[in-house]
Amino acid sequence: MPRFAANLSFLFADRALPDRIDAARAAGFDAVEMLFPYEHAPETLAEWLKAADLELVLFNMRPGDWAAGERGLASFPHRSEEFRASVEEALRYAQRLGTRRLHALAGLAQPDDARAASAYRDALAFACDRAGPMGVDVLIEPINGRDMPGYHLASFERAAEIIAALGRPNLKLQFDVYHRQILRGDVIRGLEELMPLIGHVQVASVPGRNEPGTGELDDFAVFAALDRLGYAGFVGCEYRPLGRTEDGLGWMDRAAPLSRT
Ligand SMILES: O=C(O)C(=O)[C@@H](O)CO
Ligand SMILES: [Mg+2]
Repeated sequence: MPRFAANLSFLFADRALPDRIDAARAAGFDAVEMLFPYEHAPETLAEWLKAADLELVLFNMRPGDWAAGERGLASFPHRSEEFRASVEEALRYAQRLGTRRLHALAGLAQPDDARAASAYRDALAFACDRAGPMGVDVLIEPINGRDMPGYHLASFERAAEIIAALGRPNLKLQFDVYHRQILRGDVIRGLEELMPLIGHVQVASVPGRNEPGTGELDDFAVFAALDRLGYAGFVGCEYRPLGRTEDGLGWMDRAAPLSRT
């Protein structure tokens, strides 16, 4: 079964970050991911993670003003300096924390806006060229318009086209099963077709975005497909627990009965 990473922006969210880290380890995770690490110095985060023997496998570059509704910078031609600074900052964190995957949020711009599309490609090329020599992948994630109305990258086909067009080996697809099911369905066929492009997978039930196994999809069949396809990366648990996180982790025993100690 795949290796699961607890998303610390979603799971154990009723406590402070150091306690979330400890809770993830106590729950049997070896790896974690988060949306944004920037409230804490990378040295502090590194200490907390080391003490819990956890790997931070993914986080996002700064998205602009998240609280004000911004959802990324990469598709705004007039904010390319800010985007580039966010790449450098994320790489500093990644180097200190040993993180090999960074998600670049596209921002809220119409998918058919040609200037936004061109800025997005330029931004991704810059990020990949900076990250490549450091052994870091840059990820792009199609996000459904119900959760994020107006998001620039809302199509798996378009993500695949961008990855092909840019020709950067470290530009990869973040395949979030939840967004895929809402945007497109056909999840297992999507994994089969897109596997060579996939750098990270995330999971949550549909439509509630809760624990795997609580929605319309057979998430366990999806995990089995990842195994069958030889997926060697992580599956981020990016879901909103229905109750206390610990009380809802029974799905992990069903998914990977031998992996929790
Ligand atoms: O919303 C998601 O899905 C994510 O993976 C986030 O990183 C986007 O902010
Ligand atoms: Mg996601």
